[in-house]
Amino acid sequence: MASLIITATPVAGVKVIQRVSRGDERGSLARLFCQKELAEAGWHSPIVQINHTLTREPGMVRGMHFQHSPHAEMKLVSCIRGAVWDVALDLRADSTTFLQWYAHELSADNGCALLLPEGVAHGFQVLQQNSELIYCHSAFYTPEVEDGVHPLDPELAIEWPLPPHGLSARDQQLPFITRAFSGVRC
Ligand SMILES: Cc1cn([C@H]2C[C@H](O)[C@@H](COP(=O)(O)OP(=O)(O)O[C@H]3O[C@H](C)C(=O)[C@H](O)[C@H]3O)O2)c(=O)[nH]c1=O
Repeated sequence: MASLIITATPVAGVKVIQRVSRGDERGSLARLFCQKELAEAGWHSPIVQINHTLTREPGMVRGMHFQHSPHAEMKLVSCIRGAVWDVALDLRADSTTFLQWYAHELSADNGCALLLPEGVAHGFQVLQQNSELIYCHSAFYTPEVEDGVHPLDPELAIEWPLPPHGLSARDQQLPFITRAFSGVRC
């Protein structure tokens, strides 16, 4: 019996992963990751790092981050406390959905996660106080090839449910997409 239900999104390769919660009188059990089940969703490499973020205030935004090849990474982003508006932005030069974004509410209650292929930037906005995310990464954190685009870029027009605030100094300096941007290759 499946422990993860996979649903495609309008952005190529980005999937919503719904955790099946198995409850009893003590509480519940759900699986965060399964290589076998997520192979169907396109997860093709071992997890090499798992990160955890706590973001305190509703409205705070982190992103839009990605890593360049050869350290381009798949991410599985799961919310284990609170709720976030999770955004995937397709930066792949050869993608049919280049520069398109997709957002999904992830929460501890709805048990949803978002799977992002390599070349898709990730960001999120906190919807509830003290929201926590778990990230499974298929590539090691490599600052030399880390990059990003501005989450408030008017050309991308990403919809944020709340007035964005609390961007890090780094995120505030991220570039807007220009006409010269031809995408990333993974
Ligand atoms: C990602 C990462 C960061 N760091 C260090 C670098 C900084 O000193 C500090 C915070 O990093 P950063 O400001 O990049 O963290 P966020 O802004 O939360 O970015 C994260 O959230 C966005 C939305 C993502 O999708 C990325 O996976 C992730 O970068 O942790 C590490 O030491 N290891 C790591 O793996």
